[in-house]
Amino acid sequence: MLSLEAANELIWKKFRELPLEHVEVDVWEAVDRIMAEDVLSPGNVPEFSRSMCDGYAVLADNTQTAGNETPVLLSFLGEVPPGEKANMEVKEGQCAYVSTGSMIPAGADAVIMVEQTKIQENNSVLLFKPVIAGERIILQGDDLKTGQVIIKQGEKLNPRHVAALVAAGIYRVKVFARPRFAIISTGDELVDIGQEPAVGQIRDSNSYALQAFITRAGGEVVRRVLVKDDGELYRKELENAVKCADMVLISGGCSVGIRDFTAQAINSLPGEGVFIQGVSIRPGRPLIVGECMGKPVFGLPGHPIAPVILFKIVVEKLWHRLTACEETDMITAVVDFDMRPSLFTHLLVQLEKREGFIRAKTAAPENPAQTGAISQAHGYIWIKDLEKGLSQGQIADVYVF
Ligand SMILES: Nc1nc2c(c(=O)[nH]1)N[C@H]1C(S)=C(S)[C@@H](COP(=O)(O)OP(=O)(O)OC[C@H]3O[C@@H](n4cnc5c(N)ncnc54)[C@H](O)[C@@H]3O)O[C@H]1N2
Ligand code: MOO
Repeated sequence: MLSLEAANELIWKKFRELPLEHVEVDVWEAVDRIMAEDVLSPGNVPEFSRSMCDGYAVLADNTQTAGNETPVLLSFLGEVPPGEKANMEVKEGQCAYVSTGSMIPAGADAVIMVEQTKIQENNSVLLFKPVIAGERIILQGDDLKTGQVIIKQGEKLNPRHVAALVAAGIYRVKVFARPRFAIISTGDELVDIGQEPAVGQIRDSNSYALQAFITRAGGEVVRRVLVKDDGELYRKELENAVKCADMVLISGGCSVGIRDFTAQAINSLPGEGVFIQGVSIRPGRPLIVGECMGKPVFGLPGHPIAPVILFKIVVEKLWHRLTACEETDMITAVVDFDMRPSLFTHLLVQLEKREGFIRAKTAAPENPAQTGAISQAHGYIWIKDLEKGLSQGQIADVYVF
């Protein structure tokens, strides 16, 4: 059976040219969006040297002998109010009052804090401490230099980027348009929200879980339907979905039962049809991937942990590769349990900080059908070497949800 890596390579080969749109959005609205361009600072920030404190702009050389017993006397030139151009020049023996953020007047190369000075009546100021050149000055370009990269293509815009972008005068950025998803949930036993399940029925939780993960990944759901196990209905709904979305997710119907129509529906539409059926992972082994009318269609097995894990390791993976996004939320944790070798490749874990270390406890015993376990899990460990299992004390990467 195909490995996960091989399956992802096949998917990549097939869809690497999938057309992507860009949109321009306000910087502060672009949080978590993937950048479609590098953004460089168009100028120096600040554009002029500014004072870091309230005090006097001076020539550092003039202050070298200053001390409590030997204050230096400088003549007071005037004030540079914040927000105004400094139209004076500080010369030998002179000083000018500056507020925090004021422009440094020409000639001055340091600022002394007001607490280390005393104003005299005859328009002069006593200084009680020496300062060195550059002291308490934010130099031109100290914050951002012209051409400096603020954020790169493929990076997710984070609130931490916003101040620098706006300070550099960039208010709108180009990001990848949200990928449009259609979700088809399949199964005679399912009822939608708003309906009480009768005996033998369950609620369609997979659609909503997928919608939430899509939203987190920066995508949008443009169509969501629940279909009964009927081959013709499947086909019709898949056609509608493919027409309105960039990617289609089908939940359920992937196994080999008499009511599993996913592969058949994908193969009934124009396009290459199914090119992956089954991957050597658990949960999610009966994964189906196909191409209909140029669009990727993912058949995600119905047991609730499977669609969640597969969304992260296959669907979001494709979206990240298309946008050159390298971000994965991953942390290192100490494994806090022993797990004998099994068929499980992706194991939900709960994280807990104890004795200074982040520890991972298993959140789902070997049962892929637990929504409660998903809700308790902070992420999952990918067990690449099934022969080894996991042992207590081992260090593992945890992919965080
Ligand atoms: N004879 C075999 N049976 C099964 C195999 C197999 O290889 N041979 N594989 C098992 C594995 S592994 C999985 S995973 C499931 C995949 O099943 P399907 O994709 O066909 O999904 P369903 O049969 O429709 O549902 C499975 C399970 O999940 C529940 N479910 C389905 N949709 C939802 C939903 N939207 N929300 C909540 N729960 C859902 C459904 O009620 C079933 O209990 O097949 C195994 N069987
Ligand atoms: O692969 Mo299934 O997803 O074990 O439960």
